Amino acid sequence: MDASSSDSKYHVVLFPFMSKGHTIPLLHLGRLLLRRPNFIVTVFTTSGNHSFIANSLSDTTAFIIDLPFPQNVPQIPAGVESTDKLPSMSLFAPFALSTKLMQPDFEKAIETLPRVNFMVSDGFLWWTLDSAIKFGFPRLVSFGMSIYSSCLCKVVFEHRLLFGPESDDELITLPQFPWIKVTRNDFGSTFRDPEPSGPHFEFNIATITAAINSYGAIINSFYELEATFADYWNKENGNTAWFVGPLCLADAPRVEHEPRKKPTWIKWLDQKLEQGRSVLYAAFGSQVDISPQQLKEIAIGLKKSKVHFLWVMKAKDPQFGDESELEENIGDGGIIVREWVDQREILIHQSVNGFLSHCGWNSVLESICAGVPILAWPMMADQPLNARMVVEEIKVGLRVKTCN
Ligand SMILES: O=c1ccn([C@@H]2O[C@H](COP(=O)(O)OP(=O)(O)O[C@H]3O[C@H](CO)[C@@H](O)[C@H](O)[C@H]3O)[C@@H](O)[C@H]2O)c(=O)[nH]1
Repeated sequence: MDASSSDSKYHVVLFPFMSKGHTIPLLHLGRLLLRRPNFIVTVFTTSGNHSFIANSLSDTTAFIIDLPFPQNVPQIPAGVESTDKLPSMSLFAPFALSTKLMQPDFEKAIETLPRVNFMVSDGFLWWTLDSAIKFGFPRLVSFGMSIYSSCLCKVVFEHRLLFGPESDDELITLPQFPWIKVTRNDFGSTFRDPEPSGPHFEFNIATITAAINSYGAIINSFYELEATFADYWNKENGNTAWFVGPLCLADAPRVEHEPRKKPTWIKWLDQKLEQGRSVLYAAFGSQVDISPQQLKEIAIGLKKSKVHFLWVMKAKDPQFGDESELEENIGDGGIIVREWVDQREILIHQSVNGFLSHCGWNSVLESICAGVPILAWPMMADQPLNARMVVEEIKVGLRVKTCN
């Protein structure tokens, strides 16, 4: 990048965390910023994540800088640079903590760039705040979560609300939001432990402390969707949260009209539309761990429901036993796709009238934007709280009943 020609420009650095659900909204943000005159956007990533980012921003003028991902990190297999490639999400803490080793290379690269006006970096990259302070530019944080979930986490953590109930599924009323009831099961293990310690807890404290000390937060949501919580957050926090979403609307889904070029699953949806059939879209995000037994039960459930369905599985999900077992389980009413799809292209397809979702926040927003009701089946992280929001707060979905 030519520093002299960029003096009069506004330079924004984006540094997404190496997970698709965290990266995608920041790339949309980059696209939005580049629509303004005189903006330069530089995206930091690693070489293993370069092609995903470069493809996504191929029609923009964003600069991409690859940093080497830390090598020989205990427990993390060589070559894994994104959470969707981790053999198990139980390795999340060592993976996320290892990113701090990128700090010297990050700072070396910043030294070579034109003056940075501000940076938006993922909350999980807590150490980027220290670099921003060192180089004298503001850091805004992005966690990729709803402000509803952030408020609920803040309230239960600060008021130690999870330690009263005897069982994990006992309902707890939140005094700050008395119409909301949560259970201990809605929260991750570090929230549930009265005396938390260990790498995951240290990581949480580091990310929260850095977020509090940052200039503000960028929220992938819109004020009207969660006004009560947006107001609460901005009243209770020292720094401001800006609601700039839904960021997925910054990038139209790439709908292919030429039949020859359409992905097979879109052709299948077209057929269902012609037949006047309604389709349930089932997908559980980019990183959740689902056991082979659970996958088989999902297949049986989908078949028994007699709905037509399109199920997008993560590439790393374990295979069923063999092809015949797979077909026996799903029958002829549905299809399974194991490729990376354009989820929004599926959600806006006229045949799709329901989304069986794990309630990752991007999926929730994309479904809301497409006007598709959600069948909420949360699995981890903020998903149980997102599911409560979908079902109980904004009432755009129903909850899947599960047995433990
Ligand atoms: O084949 C695919 C699979 C996924 N996606 C997209 O990938 C994103 C997935 O994001 P999300 O639905 O939020 O799920 P996760 O990947 O599970 O997201 C992680 O990040 C989210 C944002 O912080 C959290 O809410 C989730 O709990 C966390 O698991 C969405 O934009 C999808 O449209 C595709 O486009 N094609």
